Amino acid sequence: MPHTALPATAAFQALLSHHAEVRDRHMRDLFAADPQRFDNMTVKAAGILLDYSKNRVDHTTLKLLFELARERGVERQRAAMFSGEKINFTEHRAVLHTALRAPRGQALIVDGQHVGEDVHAVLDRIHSFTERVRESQWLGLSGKPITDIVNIGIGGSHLGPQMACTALRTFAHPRLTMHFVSNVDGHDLHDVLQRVDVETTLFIVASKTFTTQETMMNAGSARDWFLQRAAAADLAKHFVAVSTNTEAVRAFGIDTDNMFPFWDWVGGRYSMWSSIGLSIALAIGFKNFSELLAGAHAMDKHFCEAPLERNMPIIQALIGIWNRNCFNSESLSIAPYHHDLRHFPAYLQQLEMESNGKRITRDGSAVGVATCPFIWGDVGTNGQHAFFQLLHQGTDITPIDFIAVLHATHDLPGHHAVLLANCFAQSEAFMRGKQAEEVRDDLKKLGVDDDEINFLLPHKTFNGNRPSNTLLLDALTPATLGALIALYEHKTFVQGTIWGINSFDQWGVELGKVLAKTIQSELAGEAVPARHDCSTNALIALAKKALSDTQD
Ligand SMILES: O=P(O)(O)OC[C@H]1O[C@H](O)[C@H](O)[C@@H](O)[C@@H]1O
Repeated sequence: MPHTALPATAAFQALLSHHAEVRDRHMRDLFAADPQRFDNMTVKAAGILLDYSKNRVDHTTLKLLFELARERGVERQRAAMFSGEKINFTEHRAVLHTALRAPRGQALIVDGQHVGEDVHAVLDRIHSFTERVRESQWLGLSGKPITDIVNIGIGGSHLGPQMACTALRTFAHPRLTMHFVSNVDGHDLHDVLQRVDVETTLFIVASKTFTTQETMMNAGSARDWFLQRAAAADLAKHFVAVSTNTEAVRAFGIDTDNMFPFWDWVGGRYSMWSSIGLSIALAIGFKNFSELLAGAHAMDKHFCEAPLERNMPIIQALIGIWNRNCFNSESLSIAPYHHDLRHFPAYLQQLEMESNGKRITRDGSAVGVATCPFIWGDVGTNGQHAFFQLLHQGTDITPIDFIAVLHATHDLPGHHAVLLANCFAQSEAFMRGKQAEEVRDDLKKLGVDDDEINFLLPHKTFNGNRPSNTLLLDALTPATLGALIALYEHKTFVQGTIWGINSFDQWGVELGKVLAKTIQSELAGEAVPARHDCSTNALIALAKKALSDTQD
């Protein structure tokens, strides 16, 4: 069936016409006109409240956005994803990360395999292994309990585990220190190896393919480091693998009894719910890991069952489409006001940008509109003192997702109220701005003379009308974190569906990998090859010299 590009649809055209009419309205006026705007533009699900009232939308905008979702077949695609249809159409794969967090007993057969049974069989293995490590029954080479866990993986085999272990550190086992090595830059692994003891360290080699250059190099160096200090027979006590590639795990020298499998219908950036989450289950315990899965499942249920008009991932996705495709916002800033969520923006970068950084639709034609915005950000309040100036008064309008947590887990007096005050003040300031008259009044009260006031006025005026969402969690727990991540997964899926792209492949990552292999062999060889452009040739020559000087 030929695919209709977004610009050719009636719903998108209607949205553009509406945008032309309302684009200059100020949110201050929208708030003034509707005292119930907060009640009308909030939705709650799975322990999360989304306040989307500080966006440049009204009821007509929302109505048109919901029509767009319907016309683009979001409900049909959602059913296709959950039922295991091969919606990853370039790789001919099902997309079933939601099955990883479904309760036991779910009947779902894909390619003759009973997916639910497979998932729970692996979860049972993760359960017993993590208990043994945590209860000091799994011992290292000299009979001591494990104290340090090193997760070696990159991309989806790194970002989710690291983000979740950091976010849930207050639930972590006190004896276990988690380390994450991802970069092929030897400084990363070297730093960790200096801090761990061979007798009490467990390495998890996490790679869906078990061929990723960075991970295999780091895993090989970690194994060499281990074998310089211990016997080969001890390797099985200290190295486990998480992968879909049994042969490669065996070839690496890891006992396949110590391998935790998953399946090709789990995309790398959607894999923290699978055995890629082994490090999370080790850190926080299987019960908490199960709550993380249950929180994600609660969001899945909401996504499947709530009407579009009350459906949090769909609303969040549509607001994003409005900002991206009507207001041309090129980026989305993520501002978690919780220090333990500091890796969340990086996690979302892979989730959204690798999923929706695409320009070709299902039938091979150009998408015709802008797709995924750049995702970036940092924790509040730190970002306020770094890049918020640009967000307030720069020439681009960047929507922001504020993420705040009502209850803190520390008992330092005062801090949490100040943190939340800053979060709410920022979204208020982005919405309201500060008008020239308010600036003038303030300066007058300070006794500033009229000439100086007129000089300062344009600099101190904020137009405001800058959109943001606020996501409020009651507390940062395994369940709410699970729901938050699933929310963004589904938001990403809905946007991909509206754009008509495949959110589940990542061909764009390949070219750099292939070229790196060529240059790697040139760096190792004798002559400097002259077949690149002059810049690349010269850089290779400089690196070759430096590398040979280091070896001398
Ligand atoms: O888990 P692995 O097979 O080692 O893959 C790690 C990463 O590799 C590539 O960069 C892919 O684009 C990512 O989606 C993936 O998460």
